[in-house]
Amino acid sequence: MEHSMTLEQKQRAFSELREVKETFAARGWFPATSGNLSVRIGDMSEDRQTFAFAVTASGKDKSVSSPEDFLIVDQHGRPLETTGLKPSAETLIHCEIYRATGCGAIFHVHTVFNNLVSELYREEQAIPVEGVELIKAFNIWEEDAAIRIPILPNYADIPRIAELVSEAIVPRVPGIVLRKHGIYAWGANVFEAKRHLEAFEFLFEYVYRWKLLNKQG
Ligand SMILES: CSC[C@@H](O)[C@@H](O)C(=O)COP(=O)(O)O
Ligand SMILES: [Zn+2]
Repeated sequence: MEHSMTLEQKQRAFSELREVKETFAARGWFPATSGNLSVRIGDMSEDRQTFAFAVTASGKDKSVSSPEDFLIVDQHGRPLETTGLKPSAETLIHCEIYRATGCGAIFHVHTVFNNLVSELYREEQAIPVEGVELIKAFNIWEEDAAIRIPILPNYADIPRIAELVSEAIVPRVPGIVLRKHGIYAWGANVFEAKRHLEAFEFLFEYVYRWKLLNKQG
């Protein structure tokens, strides 16, 4: 399968990412240049081994907009066009999530709440959430649904994290947390990935505050 894409597809991907980037930046979800975003361009090959996606350039101040914010990479995270830009240092994690899930967009943010809960539940290696309405944002409709959001170790060597991703993913839970680092949330498209990320962040704050309330009692 060739990596063919039209200018229109590329521009649409960049403009979708730009909009999400501005929205999340306004919430303070990219402190100190942290975070990265990607959206897939076109279809994947049937075996999911060939695909392309637009991703944020590494190390940029993500609260500022510039013509050099995004670039296109292939399924190995290699730039598909000649550019001086470097793809996100965590691009390999995006590659693995696309391969494992076939999703269309992936958003990664560092927040105090996702860091806190990743540490609170480090031993369980998953964050348990039960019966909270926002679980429905993941298209899980049963009453009192219980989910466990996987926590992976935050190795400095990104390929070491990437190789754990496919095993860790729980099919109905569209996110994984890296310990004391941040969350990766994904969805079929930008709209769904954003809904999922917002739900995770709500749930993390809930879990943290509930734990604290119980301790004080
Ligand atoms: C500067 S702290 C954050 C980084 O180490 C990393 O975790 C991150 O999310 C952003 O890296 P980036 O290469 O800009 O995509
Ligand atoms: Zn990160």
